[in-house]
Amino acid sequence: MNIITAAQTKDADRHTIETEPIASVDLMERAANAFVTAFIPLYPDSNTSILICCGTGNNGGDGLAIARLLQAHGYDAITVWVVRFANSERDDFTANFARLHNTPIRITEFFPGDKLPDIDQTVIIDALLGSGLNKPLTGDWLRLVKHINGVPGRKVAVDVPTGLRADGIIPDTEYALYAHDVISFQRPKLSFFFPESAKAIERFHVVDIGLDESYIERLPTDFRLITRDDIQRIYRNRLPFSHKGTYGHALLIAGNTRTMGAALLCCGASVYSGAGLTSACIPPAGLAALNTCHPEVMYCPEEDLAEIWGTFDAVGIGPGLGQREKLLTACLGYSAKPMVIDADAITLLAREPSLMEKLPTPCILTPHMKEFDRLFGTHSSWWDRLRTAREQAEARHIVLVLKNRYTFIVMPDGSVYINPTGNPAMASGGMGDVLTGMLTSFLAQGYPPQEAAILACYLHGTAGDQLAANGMAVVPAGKLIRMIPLAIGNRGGFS
Ligand SMILES: NC(=O)C1=CN([C@@H]2O[C@H](COP(=O)(O)OP(=O)(O)OC[C@H]3O[C@@H](n4cnc5c(N)ncnc54)[C@H](O)[C@@H]3O)[C@@H](O)[C@H]2O)[C@@H](O)CC1
Ligand SMILES: Nc1ncnc2c1ncn2[C@@H]1O[C@H](COP(=O)(O)OP(=O)(O)O)[C@@H](O)[C@H]1O
Ligand SMILES: [K+]
Repeated sequence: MNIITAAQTKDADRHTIETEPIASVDLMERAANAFVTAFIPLYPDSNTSILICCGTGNNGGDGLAIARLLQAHGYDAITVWVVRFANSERDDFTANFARLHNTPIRITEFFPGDKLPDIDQTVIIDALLGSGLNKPLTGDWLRLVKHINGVPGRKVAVDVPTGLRADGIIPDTEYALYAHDVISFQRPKLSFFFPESAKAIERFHVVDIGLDESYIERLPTDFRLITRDDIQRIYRNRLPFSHKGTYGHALLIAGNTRTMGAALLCCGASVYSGAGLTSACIPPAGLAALNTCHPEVMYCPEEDLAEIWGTFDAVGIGPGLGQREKLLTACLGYSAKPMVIDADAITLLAREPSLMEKLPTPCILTPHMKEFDRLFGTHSSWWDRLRTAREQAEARHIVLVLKNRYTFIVMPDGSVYINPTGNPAMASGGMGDVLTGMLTSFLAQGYPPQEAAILACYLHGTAGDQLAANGMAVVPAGKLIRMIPLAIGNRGGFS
């Protein structure tokens, strides 16, 4: 699914108005209806007192239409504030302002410098500014948003929280309204996927307002959101006459005295993700544990690596490896194989940059933020970090899996796939080791690195999401492994 910029959304808006055709005020009505349909299940009590704060642009026009539609749905404790801090108004705002006069809804207007009354409503709908934001909030706008943020009611933003840019860098210095819920039109905005948006968004929902989808999908963009459709398209069913040889041999090089568990987790994840065979190159001290936890996994002694390297279809190296630089150097010297490089192996690359020149093709690097900055230098924002990731992936022809709440998968052509699955119950040690096992397993099964990365990240997250939905407030990595086959069986979706 394409993620588009605010400017492209305007373009899709204009295109839909011209070609459907539909009057822009009717499109606004459709957007407001979609908002209301999503809002009602979130706040079903029609006695809820609601304040709707509207600017005089199209976002404000949406707010006025939402006020009227909610009132028609029986919400009868609605107050509207119209904030006239700008000296112009949009036509669709004007039309909806006129329509509101036929309802019993109370409207109060505010002008620059006006004192702002106390807010005691339970829900505050933010329709002040949307994707039209083009500069930081200052003056009366800033005062108003701070006033709203200071009251205890739940805030629900229309399309985008006021003050948050829809795309591009999100400077720390820019103030925004904090929305418990954002109900966003047609597409999530690119900024929603950046950790910096946490100051403005608790959770977001996306509603279809009927813009021309085929037009949007043709718009040029470097950003795509992975959906379940992608998983269904990419995943290959296991065939009737297939056997273990059909699904490849994964080798995991991992583990050390204090971090043997990392090796066990990635080996287990490889087995449960479907590799025909999984071998572990671990310190011998881990053998008893390996055979107890995952008897399916074979052992490959370090001294045999050079000799049997040719028998593996993919290699994952790094989880719990420790500072074993010689081992990594040796592996990068053997014949090129699809490889996943994670954790301690990334730290070793950072320490010995010449090794970066020896990465095989294809190769997937899976840094979290700290590992990424160790490798490529510190970054002051995620936007900058992502720019570096795109440059590096292109220059080195590698896939960079930049792990986070929304993991960015950066492809060798510089395009970025955003993974929406996963949840905070998964924020515990060993989760990345599981991802490495999954990636290596899919590479061993013959998936190209781009597809392996999409499958592994999405299914890793859905397995965790399903466990969280079953009531697990914390999802340990070992538990998640057992869920992978079901996540695959359901092709990434549980209903
Ligand atoms: N295709 C879509 O997605 C649709 C979008 N609609 C709505 O239209 C909104 C965009 O509307 P507009 O383009 O009118 O813009 P907004 O309503 O977001 O903003 C109004 C105007 O405020 C000014 N402004 C921007 N930043 C400011 C700041 N920091 N301080 C003071 N003034 C500032 C700008 O000149 C801007 O045009 C969307 O967020 C959405 O709510 C809907 O009406 C229907 C269709
Ligand atoms: N809050 C969260 N939401 C979604 N995914 C998460 C969250 N916390 C962690 N994860 C996922 O768990 C993994 C953690 O990886 P990493 O930090 O390398 O863990 P470890 O080093 O302990 O194995 C990543 O794939 C990340 O996307
Ligand atoms: K808004």
